[in-house]
Amino acid sequence: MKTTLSVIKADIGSIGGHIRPSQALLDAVRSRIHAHRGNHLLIDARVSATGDDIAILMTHRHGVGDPAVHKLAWDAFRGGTDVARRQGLYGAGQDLLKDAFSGNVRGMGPAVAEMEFEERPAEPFLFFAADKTDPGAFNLPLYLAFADPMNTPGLLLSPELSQGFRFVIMDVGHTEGDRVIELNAPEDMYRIAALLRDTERYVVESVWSRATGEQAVAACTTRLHNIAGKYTGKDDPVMLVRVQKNFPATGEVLAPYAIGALVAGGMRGSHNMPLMPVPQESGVSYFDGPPVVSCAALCMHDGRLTEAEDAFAHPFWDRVRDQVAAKAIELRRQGFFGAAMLPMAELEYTGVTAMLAELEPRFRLREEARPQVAMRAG
Ligand SMILES: O=C(COP(=O)(O)O)[C@@H](O)[C@H](O)[C@H](O)COP(=O)(O)O
Repeated sequence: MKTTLSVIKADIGSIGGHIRPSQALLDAVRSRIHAHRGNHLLIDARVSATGDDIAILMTHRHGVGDPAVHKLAWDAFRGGTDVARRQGLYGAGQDLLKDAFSGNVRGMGPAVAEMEFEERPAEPFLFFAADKTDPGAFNLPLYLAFADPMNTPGLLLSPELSQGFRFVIMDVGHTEGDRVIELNAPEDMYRIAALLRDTERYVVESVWSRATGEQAVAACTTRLHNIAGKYTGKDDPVMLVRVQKNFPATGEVLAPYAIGALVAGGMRGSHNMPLMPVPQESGVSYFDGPPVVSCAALCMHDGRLTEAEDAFAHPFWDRVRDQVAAKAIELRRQGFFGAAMLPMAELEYTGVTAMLAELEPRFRLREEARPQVAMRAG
């Protein structure tokens, strides 16, 4: 019998700005979801926060995109939004972009990652949640974990892993809508790299073992401004990664987060900032960031979840956090100049564009301008 792992995440209100949800809000969502654990809909569930986002992790038998499971999460977020409004939280209901539920939360604001599979006798997996960044933040860690033996020795040492992985990559910037391409590592490594280097255009949707055909990764690809048509908060992605045996080991999947790679996000969703691995339930702070990622490591059996190990709470990551903080401060020293701020097309607020539009008529061609300068000089 197959089990489905679903994670649905939304930002529905925060204390003190876009920092973290209140305890009352988290409790409200949690109690609504926990009431369904073990009933006909859910086998198990776990509710957590990262930055100002609340994520609902659920196990069930209803497959990917199930309307009843999605509605349960939607209703929990709607109920939570009432609490957020009563408490005067900032951005109450921010990610709930549609009024009426229409069968699936995809395209309605919340981020989703789901996969359905036959459980292995032991089923270890990782649940990642990131805040103040977008789905491209997972491009480099996934490339390193599933395609690069410099990061993942298993690609050399394990006969199953050395058969490689299939990447399903989504083009989220195409004018006619989202489209996907499938590429195989290692043969297509340069092609995979050529796409994934462009983190705002191409993002990993899923990764599959070529040895067994099993799905290893399900990642969220939602771009909120593609839905709302304007900035309504960064896309703050979630991701599920199955680990060990025919998949990379937990440590191989976690290792790339020690880089503190620069990702799109931070203040007003419009900067390049290093990604900081943090314990779950961490808020954000410096410059509305830095962008953060948490990871809960769990096992499950017949859909029932163990307690979670908070992977980035280990003391090792304190050192990484210090380095990421130093990198963030260093980058912020150049303010809005050059690589510190995102390119024009990726800016999440329209102020600069409006300013440039207003200046446009005041530009004169150099040839036209020259005589006036000359006249003033004479
Ligand atoms: O990126 C941000 C919020 O992202 P989020 O909603 O948490 O995904 C923040 O930096 C805000 O853009 C910033 O605090 C300004 O917020 P507003 O005053 O425009 O709401």
